[in-house]
Amino acid sequence: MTGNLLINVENMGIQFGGLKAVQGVNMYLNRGELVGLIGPNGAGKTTSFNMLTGVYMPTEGTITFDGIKLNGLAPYQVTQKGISRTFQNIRLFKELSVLDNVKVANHSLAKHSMWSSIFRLPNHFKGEVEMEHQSIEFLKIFGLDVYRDELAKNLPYGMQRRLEIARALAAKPKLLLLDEPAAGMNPQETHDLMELIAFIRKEFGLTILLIEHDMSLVMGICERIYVLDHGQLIADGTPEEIRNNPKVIEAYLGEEVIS
Ligand SMILES: Nc1ncnc2c1ncn2[C@@H]1O[C@H](COP(=O)(O)OP(=O)(O)OP(=O)(O)O)[C@@H](O)[C@H]1O
Repeated sequence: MTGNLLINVENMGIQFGGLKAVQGVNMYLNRGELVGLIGPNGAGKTTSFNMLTGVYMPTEGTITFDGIKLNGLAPYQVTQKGISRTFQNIRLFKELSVLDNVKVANHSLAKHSMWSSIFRLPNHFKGEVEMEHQSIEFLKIFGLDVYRDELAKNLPYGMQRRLEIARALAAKPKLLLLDEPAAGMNPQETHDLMELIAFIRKEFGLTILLIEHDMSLVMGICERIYVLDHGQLIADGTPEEIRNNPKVIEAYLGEEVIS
């Protein structure tokens, strides 16, 4: 039993050659929390996501997820344990249809076995039908079902961002990591996205860690926020506490206004 604690990061750090890109990071997320990770450009946010998802192996510290140590696991193993992510630069299968993008993610969890697929046993068809049904349900939630047969590359930008989240969700994660989901969106799209994130959190009982430069989004939906600067955590607290924290204001001076 791991109680309410879903992920616990202790003293996490990584060094690239002589550069300590991230060091001494302690953070945790309780089940069901929606937490922000902010910081100026180059602060180490995406590098932290890369460590949490097995893309980079931390050179120091431990990451414990749902009672299991994640250090040393490959990205696909981390996904199987229940962590999914989206990327700062959208990564979709551009030449596949919208529906197939979601089905691919769903496939890793398929209940039917390799043998039933190879020999096309009844279980294979049952599994395929179930998966297609589930994938379409995901698309509906994201307002993407009207585009289901469209190639991913032909979707409007804001919809591609949504599809990335739908795909991450199709892997049925316990923890969803969103890397700048509102990047490049207009204010209306950002507002709709905020509502969608709040909705999926509730609907799927998800825990979410969100990197985002759009402060209105972060401050508007996160319960707690961690702030990184030059690879180190300089603050954590409620949006109100973060907004008034002198260290945070200083880190952001000349970058953007925290409003
Ligand atoms: N593979 C790598 N090799 C060398 N340095 C790296 C590598 N990955 C990241 N870094 C460095 O680590 C630091 C943190 O980068 P990171 O991309 O995590 O910042 P960030 O907070 O996500 O920034 P942004 O908001 O601009 O996306 C930067 O100095 C970056 O150049």
